[in-house]
Amino acid sequence: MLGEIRGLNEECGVFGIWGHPDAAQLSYYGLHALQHRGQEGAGIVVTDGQALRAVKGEGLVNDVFNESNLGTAKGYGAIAHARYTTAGGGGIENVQPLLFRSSTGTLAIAHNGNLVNANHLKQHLERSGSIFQSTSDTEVVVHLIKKSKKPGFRAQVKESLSLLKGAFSFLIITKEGMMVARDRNGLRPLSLGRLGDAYVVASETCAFDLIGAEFIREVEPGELLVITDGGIEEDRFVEMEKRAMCAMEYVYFARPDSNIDEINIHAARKRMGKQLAKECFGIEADVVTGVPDSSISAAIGFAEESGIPYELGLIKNRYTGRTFIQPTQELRERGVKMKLSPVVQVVKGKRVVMVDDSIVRGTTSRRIVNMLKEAGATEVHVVISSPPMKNPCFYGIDTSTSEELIASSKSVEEIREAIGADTLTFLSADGLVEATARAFDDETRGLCMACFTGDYPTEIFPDTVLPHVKELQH
Ligand SMILES: O=P(O)(O)OC[C@H]1O[C@H](OP(=O)(O)OP(=O)(O)O)[C@H](O)[C@@H]1O
Ligand SMILES: NC(=O)CC[C@H](N)C(=O)O
Ligand code: SF4
Ligand SMILES: [Mg+2]
Repeated sequence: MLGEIRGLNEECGVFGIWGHPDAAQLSYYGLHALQHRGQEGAGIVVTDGQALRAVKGEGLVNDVFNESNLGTAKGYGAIAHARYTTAGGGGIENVQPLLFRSSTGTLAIAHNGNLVNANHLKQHLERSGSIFQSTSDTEVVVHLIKKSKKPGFRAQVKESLSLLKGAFSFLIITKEGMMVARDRNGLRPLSLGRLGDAYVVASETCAFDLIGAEFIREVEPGELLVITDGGIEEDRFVEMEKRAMCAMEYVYFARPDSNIDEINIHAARKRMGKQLAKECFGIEADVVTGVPDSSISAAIGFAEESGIPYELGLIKNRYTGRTFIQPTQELRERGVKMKLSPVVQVVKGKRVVMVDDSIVRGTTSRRIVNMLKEAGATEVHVVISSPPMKNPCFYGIDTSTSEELIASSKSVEEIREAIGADTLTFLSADGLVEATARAFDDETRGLCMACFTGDYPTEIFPDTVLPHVKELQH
């Protein structure tokens, strides 16, 4: 398996546009803005009203698209995807959008999230004759649509979506239009916008900013939007259930310039840092530093609240990118060194507060503490802008198995010892909820906090196996 040296892997980005003559080119820009959500594969499916054409491949957006393949992708409707695998492994057959041709019509689908009952549905579908082209969980939806006995395409899609459990932000495109759907808990982000007369949808609003589109609203949990040349129709396939927006989008995944439910990610992270400073009792230090890029916002907030000056104590090598090597623990450790370096003049002889957004296996924190101490820091106080991550995620994020999550078996004091920090403080769960400005008592604003609390917002099927665990089993 090819892999990246990363502690926490992201979870796909989707982009769609209907009603613009440069649909494929704008999708390409949209995917650039969403590149941080998935680096394993990228694709665009475009339609001119006559046919659907796909351009896709493994790797980064810039590796997959070029003047020649984008130049031939003409049309006024397109859906696009940047992938990080959560189900079914890598390989070109799983790169999205997935395109299906049949005598009754051609469609393509793009998915952010992970279906927890995909294996269950797949067994059922295979028993009744379905043959799957990919090993992706996403393909299940298309077979459900094809098998539906409901009259009309929209009714078939609605019935199929209502059978799914787990996380999904889906885009479906046909020659006639684009459908947009979000799971009943709204686990993954999805926004609707406008660019002139065209409608656009994207996992994150930063994609709208890049193409100059205007944000209209979030796609609601349980909602199905049908966008055609005639305009937009608002429908739903289920009622919204308890809202459970992924808390880790605010902590780590989303880009700081994106807004989710009109809450800016940078501002939320800053509040996490401020809250963390309030929860840290009696730390005396000379400088605060963040781990670029993801914890900079939280570190700024921490510095502001504590009055300890913010400094550039660590710099990131921007060119490390993907490393095509086995993601063994040993290589992950070396990877942290390739990615980050201490600024000796800043940390030498100083008591340093090091702010990071999360601890998964503990590799990053341990390496950075060591690096800062080698660079002459006299004390290193590690503060983390999320609670201890004790449980795996089944909704589209590779947060490892429970055994690999350091906080699942170790206490805070044991983790502190393992990473070699002088003190270690995690943000409290209540502090995180407060910082995101999403009140739990409001049913429409709740968060998923399952990786911290173990309280999963959906049923978890016994055969929901994390992808990398499956690969290890083979
Ligand atoms: O405890 P660990 O297993 O090391 O994982 C935790 C780290 O993983 C993430 O960073 P990552 O290195 O994935 O990428 P980033 O550069 O986007 O922060 C996160 O920001 C933490 O720094
Ligand atoms: N990370 C994601 O959202 C991935 C989407 C889909 N489950 C896949 O495996 O490709
Ligand atoms: S379990 Fe954690 S990472 Fe997964 S959706 Fe919930 S909050 Fe997000
Ligand atoms: Mg990091």
